[in-house]
Amino acid sequence: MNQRDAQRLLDEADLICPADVVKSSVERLAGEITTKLKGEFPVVLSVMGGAAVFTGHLLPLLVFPLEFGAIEVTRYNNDTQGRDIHWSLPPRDNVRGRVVLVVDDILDQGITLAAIRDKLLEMGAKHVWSAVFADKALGHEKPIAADFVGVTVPNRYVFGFGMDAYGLWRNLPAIYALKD
Ligand SMILES: O=P(O)(O)OC[C@H]1O[C@H](OP(=O)(O)OP(=O)(O)O)[C@H](O)[C@@H]1O
Ligand SMILES: Nc1nc2[nH]cnc2c(=O)[nH]1
Repeated sequence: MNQRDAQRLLDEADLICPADVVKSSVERLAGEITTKLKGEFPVVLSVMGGAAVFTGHLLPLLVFPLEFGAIEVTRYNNDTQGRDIHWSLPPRDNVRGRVVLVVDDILDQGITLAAIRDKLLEMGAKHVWSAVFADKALGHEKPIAADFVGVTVPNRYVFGFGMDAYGLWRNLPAIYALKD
């Protein structure tokens, strides 16, 4: 996609969550996570690459001992349709016997987060918590619910604050939905 088409994508999109709401939601989430996990010395795993921006804002607000790492699993591969799970950076053995907090940008069908939870439990994690910035309102049950949720977004393809539209616009401070 060229620069003009990328700009048009944003110009035609609908604003779903402005930047000030994104910021206050991250702060609220940090408070909720701190209340639950401050005494647990958790392993915090950020799901690359969508969660990079959310994690970068969240982590400095978690002022308690934790061990940080990244995992990489993709299902959408810069497309708007999810396919099979592909692990490019699986969890390390340091999760065995530990409380783990998985940080991801969005819970959509829940297939990615459920697969991450199952893998961590299989690897011996003591408890798996999850924080997602956006929870998409699908109108039906998902295979997993997140323990900490920033905002609920409508059942549309959203982007910004780490989430991509065809690989672009992860850098936006607000969340938008692609034109239908
Ligand atoms: O609930 P699901 O329907 O499984 O979708 C959610 C997943 O989709 C996105 O990842 P994606 O595969 O797009 O990779 P990315 O993080 O590189 O954007 C997002 O980061 C979640 O991990
Ligand atoms: N960027 C982005 N990634 C997703 N992964 C699953 N759903 C979405 C979505 O709505 N937007």
